[in-house]
Amino acid sequence: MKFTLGKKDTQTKARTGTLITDHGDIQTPIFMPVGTAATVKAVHQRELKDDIKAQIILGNTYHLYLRPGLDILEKAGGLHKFNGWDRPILTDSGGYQVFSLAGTRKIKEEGVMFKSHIDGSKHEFTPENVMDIQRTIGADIIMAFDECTPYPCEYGYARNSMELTHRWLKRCINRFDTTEGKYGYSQTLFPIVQGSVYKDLRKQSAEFIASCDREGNAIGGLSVGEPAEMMYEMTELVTDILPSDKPRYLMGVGTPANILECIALGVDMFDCVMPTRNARNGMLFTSEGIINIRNEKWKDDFNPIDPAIGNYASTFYSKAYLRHLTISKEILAAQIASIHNLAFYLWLVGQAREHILAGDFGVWKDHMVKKVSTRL
Ligand SMILES: CNc1nc2c(CC[C@H]3O[C@H](OC)[C@H](OC)[C@@H](OC)[C@@H]3OC)c3nc(N)[nH]c(=O)c3cc2[nH]1
Repeated sequence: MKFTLGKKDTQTKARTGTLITDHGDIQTPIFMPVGTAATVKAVHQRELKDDIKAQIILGNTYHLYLRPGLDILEKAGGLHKFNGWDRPILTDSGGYQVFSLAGTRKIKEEGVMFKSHIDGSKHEFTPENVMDIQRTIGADIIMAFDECTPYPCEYGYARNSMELTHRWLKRCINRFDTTEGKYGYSQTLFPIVQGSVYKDLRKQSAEFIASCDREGNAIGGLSVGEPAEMMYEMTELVTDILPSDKPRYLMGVGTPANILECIALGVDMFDCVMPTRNARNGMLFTSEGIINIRNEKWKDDFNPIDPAIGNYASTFYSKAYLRHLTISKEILAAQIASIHNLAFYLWLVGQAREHILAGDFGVWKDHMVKKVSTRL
């Protein structure tokens, strides 16, 4: 994988870039739709490509390992062949999911024991086997096995956890660098900065991750309940240390406003479940602000959902119609709202890229942060 920097903004730390992978190029800043169990919920691959203009989607090691399982994925020739998404894929390493889904807190030096949330079967993730698992899934970008520290957590816990994550990273690198991809294309490993919300730990972790000199770097341990100001402070501290010629991925972020603020702090890649999860609850992000489509006020609003972002679903369907579908719990509601929200997120980062190139990102960002946060 290669990353070429494009234009650096003069008023902020925002920049454009291009990530070149064996499954295609990614223009940054970029938002990556979450595709947990080999699917971006309620959305066809064709819609992801043509309507949403997604350039890279996520997969989830924890979920895919449990179901459909590695044997099926390997027989299929990897995740790209299995779900038919032939563009880039990134998978998380499973640590976060084990902590959040399987409710496991049994963390040892060796790795993490957990019970499947599906059938209660016992499993263990170690730095070594999650590298092998992600080799088999076949994502273009794979994440190191780490512990995402909860918020809040004691300084001592954060320090010990960060040091464990660093020891696990060395084991991930040793395993990854001594194994090959299984399907004839290259994969790359991103390490993850931890350190919770403690400045000295964040600095130490960012310096250690930078010293590993990998092709891209992730910022973890944020968007876990801390105040946004704290997220921004830790993000800025870390992006000032991570190498500027490598892509920076801020995990689990965030609202449209969070994403714009963090692009201004030098972040290139984002993922978040909000556009898809909130869509299923009738919460729409639009270029004019946030809409709760269940609200009575949209009952006879026959205007399109959001024609400004120029995709099919947001232009063809009215607010009144989507409200009707949503309160009627129609399947089509989840489909339209998911396509719209994801198209909005891709439109927003695309606009950010255009304004960085045009040289007016700072002013545009301040205006848009207010607009996208307005409750309509
Ligand atoms: C929300 N705030 C949030 N999410 C963090 C994720 C998970 C990202 C993950 O978040 C969902 O899994 C639960 C998504 O599935 C629903 C995954 O997409 C497949 C996504 O994988 C990249 C983190 N992952 C790791 N490995 N390390 C982290 O420190 C970390 C921090 C996060 N903050």
